Amino acid sequence: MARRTSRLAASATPALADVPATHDTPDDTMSLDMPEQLLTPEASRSETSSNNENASTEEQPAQRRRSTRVVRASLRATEALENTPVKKDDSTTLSSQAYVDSLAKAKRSRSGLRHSIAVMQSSLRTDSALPTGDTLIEDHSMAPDTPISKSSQELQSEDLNASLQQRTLRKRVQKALAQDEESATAKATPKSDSRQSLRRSTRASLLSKASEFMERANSVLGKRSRDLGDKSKEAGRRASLRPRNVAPAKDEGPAPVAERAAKKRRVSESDLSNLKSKADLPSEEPTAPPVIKYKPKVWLTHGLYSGQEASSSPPKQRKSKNSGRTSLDITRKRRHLPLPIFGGLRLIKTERDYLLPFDIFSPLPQGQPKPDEWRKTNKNVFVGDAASEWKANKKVELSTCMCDEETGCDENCQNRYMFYECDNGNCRLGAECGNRNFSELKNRTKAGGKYNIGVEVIKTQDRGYGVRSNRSFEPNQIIVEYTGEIITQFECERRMRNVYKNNECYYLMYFDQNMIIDATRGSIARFVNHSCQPNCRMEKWTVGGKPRMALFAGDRGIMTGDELSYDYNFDPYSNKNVQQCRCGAPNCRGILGPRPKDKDQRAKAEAANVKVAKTGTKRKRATAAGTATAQAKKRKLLSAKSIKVGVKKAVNKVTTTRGKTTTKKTTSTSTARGQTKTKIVEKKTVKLPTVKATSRFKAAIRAPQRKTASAKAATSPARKTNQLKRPSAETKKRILANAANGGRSPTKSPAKSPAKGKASKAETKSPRKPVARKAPTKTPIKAKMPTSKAKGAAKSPGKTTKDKKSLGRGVKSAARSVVRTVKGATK
Ligand SMILES: C[S@@+](CC[C@H](N)C(=O)[O-])C[C@H]1O[C@@H](n2cnc3c(N)ncnc32)[C@H](O)[C@@H]1O
Repeated sequence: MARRTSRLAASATPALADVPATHDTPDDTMSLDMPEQLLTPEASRSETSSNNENASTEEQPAQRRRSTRVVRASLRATEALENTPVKKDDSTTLSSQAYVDSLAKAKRSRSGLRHSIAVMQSSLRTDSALPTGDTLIEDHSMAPDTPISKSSQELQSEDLNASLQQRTLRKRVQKALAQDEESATAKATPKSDSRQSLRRSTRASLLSKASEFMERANSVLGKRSRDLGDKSKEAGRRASLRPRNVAPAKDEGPAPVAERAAKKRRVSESDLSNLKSKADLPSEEPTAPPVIKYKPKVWLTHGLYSGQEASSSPPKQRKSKNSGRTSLDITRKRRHLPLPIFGGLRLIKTERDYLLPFDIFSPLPQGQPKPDEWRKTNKNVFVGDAASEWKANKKVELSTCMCDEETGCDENCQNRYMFYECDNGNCRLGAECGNRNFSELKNRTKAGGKYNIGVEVIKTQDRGYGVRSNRSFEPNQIIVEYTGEIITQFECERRMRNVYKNNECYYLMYFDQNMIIDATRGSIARFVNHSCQPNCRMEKWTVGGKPRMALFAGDRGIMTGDELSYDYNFDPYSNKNVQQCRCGAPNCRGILGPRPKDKDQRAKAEAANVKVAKTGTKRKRATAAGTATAQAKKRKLLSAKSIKVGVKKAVNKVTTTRGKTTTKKTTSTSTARGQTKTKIVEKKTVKLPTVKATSRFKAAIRAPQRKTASAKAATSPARKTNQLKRPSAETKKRILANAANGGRSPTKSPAKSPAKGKASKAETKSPRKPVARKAPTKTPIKAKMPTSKAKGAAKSPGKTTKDKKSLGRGVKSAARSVVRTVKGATK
């Protein structure tokens, strides 16, 4: 290897030609004696452990290492030539000579190892003094200190020699070029700047090389890439991050340049696509627009505004016979909430109250306790004799609706007026019909869910449970049906006596045909409380021939969260059962029920409505009166005791007598809309004691039945007139005597009452029996107040035995009392 180095050096450096010939022989000898060391595992191992100087004493690695170090050691000879660069070039030759000399010495020496160590030490001492221009060579020579294999060391030494040779060549070329340039510039410039110009020319050559490389790179990139690359370099951020020194290193060959160009091309292409899209270059392919996927908006289906229709027309009913489809239609219609702005505008237009939707989705607090004892049923169930006693309403058959498509079944609909619901049997309008409330309710509740049902139980502060709305309701819209067990009055009394005797709340309501709805087991409507200023009303409708009760929204509608209430118009019958009202309305009556004066007003209104109903006047005309009567109809039975006591009282009145009296009860039904229907709903037969009365007595009793106001009729004027056609002489005398006294009766003044006045007229006509004449004047008065007097008349033996008429009066008054009690109970 050393030989090769020497040979290479000899061939490469012309300076070697100046070397004396005396060195040739030892060189040849050396070349023959150089041992060839092959790499074996042992050698490798030893080489690895050779770092430890104590570990190995073999010569071969030492020799090989020496061969490396010798070069360095030989450089010591160049110390003297440091200052002259020209001589420095000769150091290579000198070092070769020193190397040869050292080898010869080593050969001559028996202990070559010691010698080589000494050479190494000496070379280490001289390392620091080596010129900077050879630092690279020195670094290479220090490399064997690391644990490497022999082969790598050999390669390194070969590389070292090759690089040395290259450097030498390059230097020579540069020197030649510099000399050419120097000669060229020397002609143009003064000689004093020759050295400086040499340096500049060297730099200039470097710059020229760099520009050469750049040109090559640009030619690879192409024109456009070059331009864009330059632009992107100026503008792009990435370009600014790239190293600004574009000039390649001296040692860079064409391969690294190409690599860099490729890198640059990649960056340029990405930038190019952006620039292309900006410049809309026609030659480029159109890029597909980016697809942005938005998350679909989840609309609220229920909340504060749920239930508010967008149109002001009444909600449409079934569109087809398929109820399933109808319910779907309804849910589909209410799929999205109206936007508050439009809903608000509509609310303002219709002047309805509304809340700002700060909690639009769920304005109601959760977790309301449910009553444990409540057994629910959403249908009316006939219990006991009620089913057999029930008679279907034949009037429904006649309730054919005469409305047309234009008007629909609006307020003028005859069926609506009569509280008959239209159906496909009695109305041809179908979906256009607006008088199918219960059908709408059925479809709505069939859809299910809290918001379709629309009501829920709440616990009030001081009135037990109550009901509130989960949604809004239009004015007059049906809310919930009042259902329960349909029982007879007898069954009602039995329950009141036995089952509900300890109850505080009763859920009884007069229904129809003297039947009662007991909602103890019933719908949620039973929890609706009373209010003196209600927002709902209870109405009875005939649907398919059967009566049904339901709660309807009032004239102002219902908003989400409102507590529902209606006027019980409660008649407690007894002061014991009077309950304090806690509705909190400004016009609160203080008790659950009408005030006494309201009762009188209601009685008058009833009478007025009877006339209105007979003439067929529309409901609206008698709204106020109708409201009162409707309230009267929706009366609740508060206590069984009151009924019981009333019946007992009536029965006690006639304990001493026996007989049968048949009475008729007229009831009037009406609602807030003003319609009133009056009909005889009951023929109540009360067992009364048999009274052995003559036809005269009977006639005396019957007279006030026909017309109580005219006492003269009680005396049966026709007959009496017939009887008194010819007054007796006594009568004549008395009349004359009276006339002589100024027309005054000797016993009683006829001016005390109009009845008496009338009686006095009769007296004048029938002077035969004055007592009898007086009796009819009292009878109607007593009949009007059939209380203690009648009872006393019936019980008092003195009176009854004295006069059979008084007994008859007592029986009559007792019978009336019973009827009133029963009437009250049915109400
Ligand atoms: C049909 S229940 C109504 C539901 C009842 N709050 C409950 O807890 O079951 C009727 C009873 O409720 C009470 N009530 C209803 N409205 C009232 C009011 N405005 N003031 C006081 N109590 C009332 C009375 O005790 C009445 O007898």
